[in-house]
Amino acid sequence: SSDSSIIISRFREYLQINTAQPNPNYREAAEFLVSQANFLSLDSQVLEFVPGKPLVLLKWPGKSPSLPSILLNSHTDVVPSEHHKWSHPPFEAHLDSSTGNIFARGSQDMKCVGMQYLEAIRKLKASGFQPLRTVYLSFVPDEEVGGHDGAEKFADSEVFKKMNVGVLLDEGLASPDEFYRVFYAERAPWWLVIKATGAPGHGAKLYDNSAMENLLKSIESIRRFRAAQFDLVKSGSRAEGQVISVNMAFLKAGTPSPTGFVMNLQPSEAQAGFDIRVPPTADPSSLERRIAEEWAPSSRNMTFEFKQKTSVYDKFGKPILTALDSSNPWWALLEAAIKKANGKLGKPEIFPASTDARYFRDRGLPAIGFSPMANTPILLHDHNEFLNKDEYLKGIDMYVSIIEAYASFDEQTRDEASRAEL
Ligand SMILES: CSCC[C@H](NC=O)C(=O)O
Ligand SMILES: [Zn+2]
Ligand SMILES: [Zn+2]
Repeated sequence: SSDSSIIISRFREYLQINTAQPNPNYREAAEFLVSQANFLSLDSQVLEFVPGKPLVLLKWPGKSPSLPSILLNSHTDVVPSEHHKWSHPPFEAHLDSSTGNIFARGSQDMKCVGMQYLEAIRKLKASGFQPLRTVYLSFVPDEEVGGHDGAEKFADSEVFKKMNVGVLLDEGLASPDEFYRVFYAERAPWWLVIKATGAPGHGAKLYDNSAMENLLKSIESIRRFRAAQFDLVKSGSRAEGQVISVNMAFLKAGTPSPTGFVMNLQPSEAQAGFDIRVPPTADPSSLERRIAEEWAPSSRNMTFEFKQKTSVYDKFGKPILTALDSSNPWWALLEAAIKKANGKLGKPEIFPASTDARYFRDRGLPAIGFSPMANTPILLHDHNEFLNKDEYLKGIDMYVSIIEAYASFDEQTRDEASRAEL
C-alpha cells in the first residue's frame, strides 16, 4: 500500500544520513529525528553531554506519570564501511525492487530499530491509544566507539534519574531463521595487550628467551584456550554468548628497514593484542589468573595491559544480567506481546558483543536486547548490510504490540488481581 511505501521512504531517509564513525553527521540525524518527533507531537529535547554529540530524547507522556517509565533506546552512529566492496553505496539505502532488500550501513545496526519505535508510536497514536506510563525514546551517539560520550553519560545524568525508567529496550541481532533473538545480558569486553621482551641477537642463532619465542608461547597457549571454548560452541553444548571468546586483533614486532623489516635480527620486543569477551556467567578471577600465569607470565619476561576491561559485576557486586523470572514482569509481557503479534521468539541469549544496555543494567535496571529481524542473515558491521522491507514492516507490528503492553502495564492492578486469586 502507499502507507507502507511512505514508511519505507522514511526509513531510507534516516539511512541516507551518513553517521559513520569516526565523523558521524550527528547534527543532520538530530534534525531529522526532531522533525519526526514534531510530526508525531512528541516532546523533544536535544542533550549534549559532550558538545557536537547530540542525544535526542523524545517523550510521550503517560496518563499516570508517577509510574516508572519505558525507555526505547537506539544509537544513531554506524560503523565505517569499505564503500568499493559494497554492491550499492552504503548511504544510498538502495531498495532492490525484485527482493525488497534495503542495502545500507545501519539497516540492521540499528537505524531500523530507532525508526520502528517511531513508526509503532505513529500507529498507536492513529488508533487512539493513550499510554498509562510515559514512553521515552533515546537516540544516542557513539555506541560504536564505546558509548562513553553517549549512553554512559546519559545513564549517569540527573535527566535520566528524573525519568524514573522502569525498563529499557535496546538492540539485538538478526536471526537467519524464523525465531526472533532476544538478549538478557551481554559479555564484558576485555581488550588485552601482552608484551614480550628478550635479548636481541643474530637471526641465525638458536637461543632461548627471545622476545618472539616468548610471545609465541603465549600465542600458542591462547590458541589452545580459544579452540577449547570454540569447541563447546561447535559441539552445541554452549551458546555463543556463554563461552569466553578470544581473537587476536594485532601483532606488532620486528625492526623496520627501508624495504620492510630487517631479516637477520631477532627483535628485543614483541606484542600482540586480543579482543576477549567474558560472559557474566564466567569466573573472571580464573581468567585473570590464566592471563598472569600462562598468557603473560613475568617468568617469561612478559607484561600485560588492558586497553578496556569491563566488569562482569554491577554496582551491587552481582553478575550483570536481567532476570527472566517472575521478579521481572517485563519479560513475560514481551513474550506475550510478540506472540500476540504473530512473532516467534527464540530462547533468550547472552549478547556476544557489547551494547549500551550495559550502562543501564549496571544500575540494576531490567534491559532487553531485541531487534526484530527474522529470516535475515546477520550482517551487522559486514559488507552489503541489508534488511528486507517486509521484515522491517513486521518489526513495526512487534513494537506496536510491545509498546502497547508495556505502556498499559499497571503493576498495582496486577498485584491486586494476584492477591484476589489467593
Ligand atoms: C567495548 S565498546 C565497543 C562496543 C562495540 N559494540 C558493537 O559492536 C563492541 O565491540 O562490542
Ligand atoms: Zn549497534
Ligand atoms: Zn554495531
